[in-house]
Amino acid sequence: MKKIHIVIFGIGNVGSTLIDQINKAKSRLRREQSIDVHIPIVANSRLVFFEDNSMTNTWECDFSRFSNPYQMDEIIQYINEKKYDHVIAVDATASSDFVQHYNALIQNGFHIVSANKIANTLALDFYDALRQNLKDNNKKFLYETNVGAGLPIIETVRNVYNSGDTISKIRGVFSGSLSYMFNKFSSEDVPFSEVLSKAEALGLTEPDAREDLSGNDVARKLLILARELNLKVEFQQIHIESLVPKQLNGKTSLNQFKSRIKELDQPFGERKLSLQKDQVLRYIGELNVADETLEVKLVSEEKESALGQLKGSDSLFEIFTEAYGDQPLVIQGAGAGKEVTARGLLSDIIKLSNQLH
Ligand SMILES: NC(=O)C1=CN([C@@H]2O[C@H](COP(=O)(O)OP(=O)(O)OC[C@H]3O[C@@H](n4cnc5c(N)ncnc54)[C@H](O)[C@@H]3O)[C@@H](O)[C@H]2O)C=CC1
Ligand SMILES: N[C@@H](CC=O)C(=O)O
Repeated sequence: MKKIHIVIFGIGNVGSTLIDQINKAKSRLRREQSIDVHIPIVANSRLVFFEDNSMTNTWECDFSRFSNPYQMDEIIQYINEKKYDHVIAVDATASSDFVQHYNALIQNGFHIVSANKIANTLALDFYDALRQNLKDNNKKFLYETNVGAGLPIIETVRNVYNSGDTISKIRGVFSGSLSYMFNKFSSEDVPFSEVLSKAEALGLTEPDAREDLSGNDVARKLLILARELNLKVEFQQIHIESLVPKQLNGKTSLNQFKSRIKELDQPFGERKLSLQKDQVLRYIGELNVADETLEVKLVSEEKESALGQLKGSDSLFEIFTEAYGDQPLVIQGAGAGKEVTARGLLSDIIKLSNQLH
């Protein structure tokens, strides 16, 4: 039996769903894969709970009663003292501060599984140094959920690339939340602010939905795929059409933005009015490999086209390669949501566990 200790950072939509999924999968994993998964530590942005304090309540109850403020050093020290064989830090935050701890975690024996896209989209210096650190310490970093949530996008792109096929273009609807919003907004008579609130309530958006609306989240996914193809590109090179009106941009606090989302209704209403009868709005990403251009924009699509027909929070990725010719390899399915994303993290945890000896 291989014992895997998992430290979970971030217990919002995705992190808390992951804990529930692990708890449900535990006995099957022991029985079928000889993997014994254990969660000794759970943390959010301010508080940590160590299992030694457990009163065997539900984890939520233990966390709310026995958690304390923490510094990362305490967590690292706790893990070091336990001398566990295999430890995985799961990053289910959207924090740019948290990724600054990755290198220390790796040097202290942690593998990393992450839903957070930040570490893979900082400057190339950071990106390359992280990979060197992983190599030097013989540690793994899995992040399939960075693109397409639970969909197997990164692995597929990597497999195609490693097989020697030439990828010329990747194009599609990369954002599950924006897919949901534009599907609903294009087909129903509802103000945009209402569909945005619904997407937030469903846990489809980033913690700050402006990360989706500004195009940053889609741009990050494009950049992650570009770097998988060994392109040395930086975030600043991406052409992004932001959908956040100037008066609601990053200089406004998140709470101010939330109280003013009705200001989105007019610009989006006008954009909808400009559509022809058989068109819908779609927010797309496009990576052209040969000329290394990355573009994120809102387009009008024919309802009957592949992108126009998308439903719910579906994402769609078209991967154009030499071998596939004019008909791209297509991957479609829910591109956001806590259940599918947590499943993707669990799948990475199991994949990683199977590689450990
Ligand atoms: N919701 C979705 O459909 C998908 C989400 N993701 C990614 O998953 C991550 C989490 O998303 P959600 O669960 O929806 O967000 P959320 O806002 O519901 O939860 C975020 C959690 O992170 C914690 N946190 C923030 N800073 C922290 C820090 N420095 N240390 C420890 N914990 C910290 C917060 O306290 C909170 O518990 C994000 O990076 C998002 O991009 C990826 C694919 C799909
Ligand atoms: N906010 C993101 C969540 C997954 O990365 C999206 O909408 O796609």
